[in-house]
Amino acid sequence: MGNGEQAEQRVIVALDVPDEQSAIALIDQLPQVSFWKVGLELFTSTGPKILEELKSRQKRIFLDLKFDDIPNTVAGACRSAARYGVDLLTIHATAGRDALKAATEAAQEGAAKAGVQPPKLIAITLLTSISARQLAFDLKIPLELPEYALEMALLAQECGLDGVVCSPQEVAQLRQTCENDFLLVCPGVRPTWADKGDQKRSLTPAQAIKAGADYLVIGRPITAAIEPELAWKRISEELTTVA
Ligand SMILES: O=C(O)c1cc(=O)[nH]c(=O)n1[C@@H]1O[C@H](COP(=O)(O)O)[C@@H](O)[C@H]1O
Repeated sequence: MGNGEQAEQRVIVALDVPDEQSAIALIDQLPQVSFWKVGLELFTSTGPKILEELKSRQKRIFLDLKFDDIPNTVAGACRSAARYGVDLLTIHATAGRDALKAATEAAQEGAAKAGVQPPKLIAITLLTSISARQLAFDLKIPLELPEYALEMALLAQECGLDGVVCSPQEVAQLRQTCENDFLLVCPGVRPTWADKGDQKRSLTPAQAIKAGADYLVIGRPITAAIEPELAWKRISEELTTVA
């Protein structure tokens, strides 16, 4: 996955909208988008129905439910989610070694039982909305932020996960250290013309791809734009400079 694809196909658009109707309106408004992310807001609202809508349009799906619980519970959640036949699925690295291993096995089992391809299971290293200051003062983590993100990525790799979600600011370091086929998925991506909002560790789409990201996750710069098609076009054009 990732590097062999055209730059535009490496953008996953976050469908962070409240209901099925708004989601379908956006999917149909942006037919060039081949990869969509369904996250907590939309999945809580619609349940798996939205996944069927995306599949009927031959879209790839990142089901981002960020599981974080005890091993037995995350394993059950991954087993259930894998049955939907999605492409990517998330868990927090902070769930810990036992939970990450159990989740990996359960995702394989769930997919095999349903007769679908298993999802690539990827771990959140550190949310892109957390700054170095918050990591130290609020979360009381005594490591430098890049070192913490790397430790979480190495833990995920050791536990057999397919990759991680990381900020574009850490992706170059992770690309150097992790195995070549380890997926690096970067949210917190902001073109120069977009608001940062709650994202703390961003880079532009071109910078993130150059730094080694396999996929970019972009939401509001496209979905909250007055003209989402234009925002998508500008991002695609920016990415042709690094293709
Ligand atoms: O797992 C994610 O996708 C994720 C992890 C993370 O660390 N930061 C992060 O922003 N995300 C998601 O990526 C998307 C970013 O959206 P925008 O900030 O609107 O571009 C949202 O759907 C977030 O849930």
